[in-house]
This record gives sequence, C-alpha cells and structure tokens, in this order.
Amino acid sequence: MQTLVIVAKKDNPEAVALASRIRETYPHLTVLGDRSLAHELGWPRVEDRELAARADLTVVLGGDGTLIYAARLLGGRGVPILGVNLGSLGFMTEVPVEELFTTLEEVIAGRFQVDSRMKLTCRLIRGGRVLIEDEILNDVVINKGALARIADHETSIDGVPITTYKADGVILATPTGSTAYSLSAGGPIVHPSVDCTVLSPICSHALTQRSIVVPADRTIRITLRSETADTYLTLDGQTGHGLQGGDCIEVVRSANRVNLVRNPRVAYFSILRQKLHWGER
Ligand SMILES: NC(=O)c1ccc[n+]([C@@H]2O[C@H](COP(=O)([O-])OP(=O)(O)OC[C@H]3O[C@@H](n4cnc5c(N)ncnc54)[C@H](O)[C@@H]3O)[C@@H](O)[C@H]2O)c1
Ligand SMILES: Nc1ncnc2c1ncn2[C@@H]1O[C@H](COP(=O)(O)OP(=O)(O)OP(=O)(O)O)[C@@H](O)[C@H]1O
Repeated sequence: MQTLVIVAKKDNPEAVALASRIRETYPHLTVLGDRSLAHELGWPRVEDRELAARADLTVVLGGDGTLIYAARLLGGRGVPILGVNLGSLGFMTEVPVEELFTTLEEVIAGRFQVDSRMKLTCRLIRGGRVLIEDEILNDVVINKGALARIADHETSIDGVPITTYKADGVILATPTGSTAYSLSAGGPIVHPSVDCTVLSPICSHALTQRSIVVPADRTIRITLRSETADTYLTLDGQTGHGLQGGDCIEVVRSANRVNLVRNPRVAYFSILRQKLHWGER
C-alpha cells in the first residue's frame, strides 16, 4: 500500500484534525486529501481523477453521505473504503473514531476483509439519447415537487410491462440503499450480500402496488407518462436533474462494485439492531 486518500466531511473540524493525525502517523505513505480537505490543511491539490487513479485505500471521515460522496468520487476501481463514523447514523461508516488507528494498522498490514457492494448504472434517456449516465451506491429516486400532480410511471423489466405506478415517485434501490429512502417508503431490508434491485413506489395511489425485489441482472425501465414540469431524478441523494414527460430512466447492475472494509467487531445485524432501535437481541 502506497497511497491513502482521505475524504473528510466538509466543514467538520474533527474530521480535519483526524486527517492531519493520519498523515503524521504514516510518514512512509503518500496521504492525499479530497479537494476541500487539501484546501483546509494546505496539502497539495490533486484533481479528483488523479485521486481516483492513485488511491490504494480510501479513508472516509464522516457520515453515510460522505461515504456515498467518496464512492462516487473514486469511481470504478473498487479501491477499499474504510468508513469512520463522524455522522449521526453510520450504516456504512462502520468504524467508530476510537477504533480508527487500530483498524488502520490492520488494513495497512493487509489484514482485512471487504464487503463487496453492488452498484447500479442509471441512464436518463430523452428522445432516444442518453443524457446522463451515472453509477449509484444507494438509490435512484424519481420524485415530484411539492405542487406537482401525481405522475404515471410506466414500468417494465427486460421489456415486459409490470405496471404503471400512479404515485408521487419511484425509488430504485440497491441492497445497500434498501435501508435508506426505500425503507421509509415501505420497502424491504435486503442483506447486502444479495444482489438485487428494489423497486418501491412512493405513496402509490393503488394500495396493492408494493415494493418488488428484482434480480440484479434485469433491466428496469421507467417512462414518465405524464406531462409534469416539476419532477426530478435524484441520484444517491447527491445530484438532481429535472425530468420531462416521455423521459425514460433505465437501471441495470453496474460492472463495478464498492468494497467497504469490514469492521470485524461489527455484524450487519448488530448495526440494524442499533440503528433501527430493535432493542437487545
Ligand atoms: N425519507 C427518507 O428516508 C429519505 C429522503 C431523502 C433521501 N433519503 C436518503 O438519503 C440518502 C443520501 O444520504 P445523505 O447522508 O447524503 O443525505 P442526508 O444527509 O439527507 O441523509 C439522509 C439519512 O439517510 C441515512 N442513510 C444514507 N444512506 C443510508 C443507507 N444506505 N442505509 C441507511 N441509512 C442511510 C443517512 O445516515 C442520513 O441519516 C439517499 O440515497 C436517500 O436514500 C432518505
Ligand atoms: N469532502 C466532501 N466534499 C464534498 N461534499 C461532501 C464532503 N463530505 C460530505 N459532503 C456532503 O455533505 C453531506 C453531509 O455529509 P454526511 O451525510 O456525511 O453528514 P451527516 O449528515 O452528519 O451524516 P449522516 O449522513 O450519517 O447523518 C453529504 O451528503 C455529502 O454530499
């Protein structure tokens, strides 16, 4: 391991201080920071693309949002990501701050396992042209603005019509994202070792239209059938795009995955028990 890239939660002094300590502790490693961290600490500024190309390990100091940001920033190489929780929930940032340095020692020595998480590739197709193509760790959300009318979402799997959701929107979640927005919309919790896509309508007009779990190798297409001026596509809660009637959102499993460094002291279900307040065993 030569190059460690730190992505720190923006405007968070604890994250900045920890990043600085990491660099002091490992002088034999090249330690680089994301754009805002490098600016904060006066480290050399390295372009995102170069960070993505050089990283052997990424350390995320922040919450789930920072981890999603890091996964998007570092793209497709599957570089291990060690998530240290400075946020409120920490579903994906498994390592508490107190265990940061003991865990880093193990990881730098090569003694670690990763949890390989599926990603989705999402395309926004308008008039037969791909306007946007992006990779997703959590979810693809089609949603309406506050005053927009309920929309028709014509949905197919591998070209076979499923239904037209008359709903506020539709969420397409990965197993990782199943515990985020999709769960709030009534979707199932999917263990991250299962590869699938969860299709969840948001406030569907028809009460019988529930979440569907779709095998990961299928292509899901949703075409907006209403002329809505106020409907949006949100990717991982990070980027938003305005949608028009006739737009098609296509989702398939990505060839790339996100490799999260596992905290050997924490099991997936213990995270759920704690974060979802299920009580003791
Ligand atoms: N009503 C809702 O539940 C709702 C609404 C909008 C967005 N979201 C979620 O927020 C995500 C983006 O997260 P953010 O932190 O950048 O935005 P944010 O700061 O608005 O956080 C939303 C919350 O979702 C949690 N979260 C994020 N990913 C999660 C996951 N995989 N499992 C469990 N909880 C998770 C975060 O810890 C945070 O508490 C989106 O992908 C979407 O799923 C949820
Ligand atoms: N280094 C960064 N550069 C740019 N944007 C960032 C950076 N770190 C975090 N963000 C953005 O800030 C948002 C908030 O971060 P994050 O979700 O980690 O904090 P939090 O809300 O305290 O934690 P949690 O999501 O666990 O509640 C993220 O959605 C992300 O888009």
